Amino acid sequence: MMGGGESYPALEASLLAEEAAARRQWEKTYLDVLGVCCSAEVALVERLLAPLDGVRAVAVVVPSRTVVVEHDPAAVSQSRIVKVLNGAGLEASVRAYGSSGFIGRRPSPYIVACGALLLASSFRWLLPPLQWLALGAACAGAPPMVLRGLAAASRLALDINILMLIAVAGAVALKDYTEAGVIVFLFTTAEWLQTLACTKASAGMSSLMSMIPPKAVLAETGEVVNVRDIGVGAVIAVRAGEMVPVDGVVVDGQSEVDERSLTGESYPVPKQPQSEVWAGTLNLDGYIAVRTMALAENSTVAKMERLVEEAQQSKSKTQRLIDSCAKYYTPAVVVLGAGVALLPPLLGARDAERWFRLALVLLVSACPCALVLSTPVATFCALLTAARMGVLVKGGDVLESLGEIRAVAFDKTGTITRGEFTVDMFDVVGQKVQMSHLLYWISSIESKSSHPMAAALVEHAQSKSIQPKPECVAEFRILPGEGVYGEIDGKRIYVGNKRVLARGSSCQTVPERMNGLKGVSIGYVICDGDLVGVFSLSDDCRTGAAEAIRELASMGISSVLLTGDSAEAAVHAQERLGGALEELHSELFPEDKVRLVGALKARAGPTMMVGDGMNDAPALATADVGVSMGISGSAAAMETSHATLMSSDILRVPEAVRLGRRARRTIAVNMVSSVAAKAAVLALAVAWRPVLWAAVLADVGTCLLVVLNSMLLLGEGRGRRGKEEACRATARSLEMRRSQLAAVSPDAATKSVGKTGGDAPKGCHCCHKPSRSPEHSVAIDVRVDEQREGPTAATCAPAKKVEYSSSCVSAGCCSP
Ligand SMILES: Nc1ncnc2c1ncn2[C@@H]1O[C@H](COP(=O)(O)OP(=O)(O)OP(=O)(O)O)[C@@H](O)[C@H]1O
Ligand SMILES: [Mg+2]
Ligand SMILES: [Zn+2]
Repeated sequence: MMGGGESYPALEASLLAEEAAARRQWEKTYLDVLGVCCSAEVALVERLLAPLDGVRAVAVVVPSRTVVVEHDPAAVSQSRIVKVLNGAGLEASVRAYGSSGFIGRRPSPYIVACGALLLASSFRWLLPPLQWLALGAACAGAPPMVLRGLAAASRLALDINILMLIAVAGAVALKDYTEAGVIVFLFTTAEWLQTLACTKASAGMSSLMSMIPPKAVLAETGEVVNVRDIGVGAVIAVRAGEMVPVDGVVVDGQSEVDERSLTGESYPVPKQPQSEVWAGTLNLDGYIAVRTMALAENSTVAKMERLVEEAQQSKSKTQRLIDSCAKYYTPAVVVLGAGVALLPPLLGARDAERWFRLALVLLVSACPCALVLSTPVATFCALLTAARMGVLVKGGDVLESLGEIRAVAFDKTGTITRGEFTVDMFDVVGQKVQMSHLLYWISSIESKSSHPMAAALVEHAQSKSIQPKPECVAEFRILPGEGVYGEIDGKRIYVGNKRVLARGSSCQTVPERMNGLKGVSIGYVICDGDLVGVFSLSDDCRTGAAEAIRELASMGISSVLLTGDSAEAAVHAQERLGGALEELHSELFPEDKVRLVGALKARAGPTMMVGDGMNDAPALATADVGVSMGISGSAAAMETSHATLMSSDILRVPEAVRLGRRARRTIAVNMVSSVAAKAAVLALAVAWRPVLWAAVLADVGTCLLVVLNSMLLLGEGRGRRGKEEACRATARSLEMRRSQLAAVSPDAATKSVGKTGGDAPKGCHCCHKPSRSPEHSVAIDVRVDEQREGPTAATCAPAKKVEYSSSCVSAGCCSP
């Protein structure tokens, strides 16, 4: 980056420091830190590492016991960081790149020694001096606890280690050595088991951590360069089996790419020139040259990674409440404990030992470990599951809101429908202009717009061998909810819906033949005040849209449609969905969408908005949960939304809501059971006899249960997908073969990519993959109701004839 090495004696110290900071190469180190248990250690870790020179940021992820340090390896090495942490007894180690943390970890020698001595001491009925071994057991297991306790105490923090040590000391003072040994053993073993349980979570986390290679190969020179130094527009080579290092567009070659890291589904996605590829996805089987579209640090996967990390650190409402109480809580408990131990004997109570034990039980039971863990572990697991199924949720709060959703507002174009328009009709009106001119003007203006309709119009012109020249467009404006305006060759041109007609033209008579058209979006072209062209566009419903809405309905959630498109187009979509939507609102401006979402919130309760376009962004922000569609959706929508569907699969919407509900339930169960366990032990102690080891068991046991219960969330949402994934995989490679076929004979390609028309839904009924060319599909005459099997089988409109792609039938996932 900068020319280092020279010295600048004339420069001021501050400048030097600035330059040093700029020269720094920041790197992220992931550490497994076993000693991180509650939020008490978070502050400890931060206070230990933050003051080190060369450390820029420290993040502690409690549930997976991971510490992420962003540092300059030249100033502070990994081993130094590990040493500092271990100095406080935190048992830190550097996680190897891509390794999955704690797998196969054995118990520490302290635990083994403690357990062995305790076992030996149990033979004291044979040989009474053996009871001293129990004391030995307590001492053998204690060192990590002591180290951590000391580190906490030196920062005036009272943590679980100190509470446990007080209990151990108390038991020793009562000459109950076995009890002391048992406490240490239970505590350390539970900690270890908890760590094992976290294995799964941390494995998931590292699979999420991008595996972007640090180097890339320039296609032209073959030079190997650092990914960070690649600018936008460079062409890099990606061979089979390699990760794509930067977001970009394929300029040469063909391949299949596994986008699992982004979409959560692993099946090969065919790529050819013009296809977009994303960093962190795996190039499976061919060579591709990629022109970069973003700097490495701005690639989608890097943004995603940052989001997931931030989400883990951002605390949810529930957690903030617990944390703010914890500050006053622990000192209060210590005072109370001292009172219970000292006051009754001072007031003349006879059984001083009993009161002392009761105080110890109180102290141990007061440890809020399980309660403190109840929210973050569950949130973490749920966020991880969400990310793995291709839903990027920006934080625990969003997750909690997801579970409360009562109504969903869907945008139409690009959300319910694919947003891949085909031009059905394109006509010149009047004698004023020629078709070729019209196409040239429109495509040039539209190539500046990112609306899905624009892409279709540009493509249409290109198919008529007319190349757009965006550089010839003098003035360009987007008219929200209407269309676009541009000046080209001195002409003032409007393209858009009938609002544009009212705006730009004096004559407002719509050509006769446009009136009878159903289910299409109609567009008008106005040139210098005259209507000169009309066109109609159509778009298909996304597969799974109807099913998603029905699933939401079965969960008691109502769905409405909010669209900027015409009423006819909205009604048509509703028909294709089999009337699943409860309300349709059409011809909306962006601010209308905001208003309607607000109204829905007031009427139905917590509301979700799902959308993809720029015109959806304000509504997404207004909703309780705004969900944006896909990595290829508009950037504005993705920025303002609270969650993003990476794979544009609308079925993820009900899945995400279900996950949110499960997470809320899990948190509630965690909190209730951790409080209940403590209450039970205290009641037992007061009513019968204070049993110290039972209190410890209840404490560490509930911690473990809370973790395990939260882990159940990790399995959520995967089962149903397995079968489908296999099916889609075969369908995908089918698609690939078809596109290869298309490359050989372009004629067949245009035919096979043509739009689906008619009433019968086309495509494999099982995997929703289009199977339009007859040689790839078999048509089977069955009634839809009879073969509908579970909620996965549904298309936009029910029909008699259902197609299966032949590969699916042979793969055995469709059973006609
Ligand atoms: N670039 C464009 N070219 C032609 N027509 C356009 C363009 N942009 C918008 N329009 C017209 O304006 C209408 C409203 O656009 P808007 O972006 O508000 O909604 P939409 O994206 O079509 O629908 P939805 O809100 O369901 O996503 C469109 O239906 C279309 O008729
Ligand atoms: Mg839209
Ligand atoms: Zn605890």
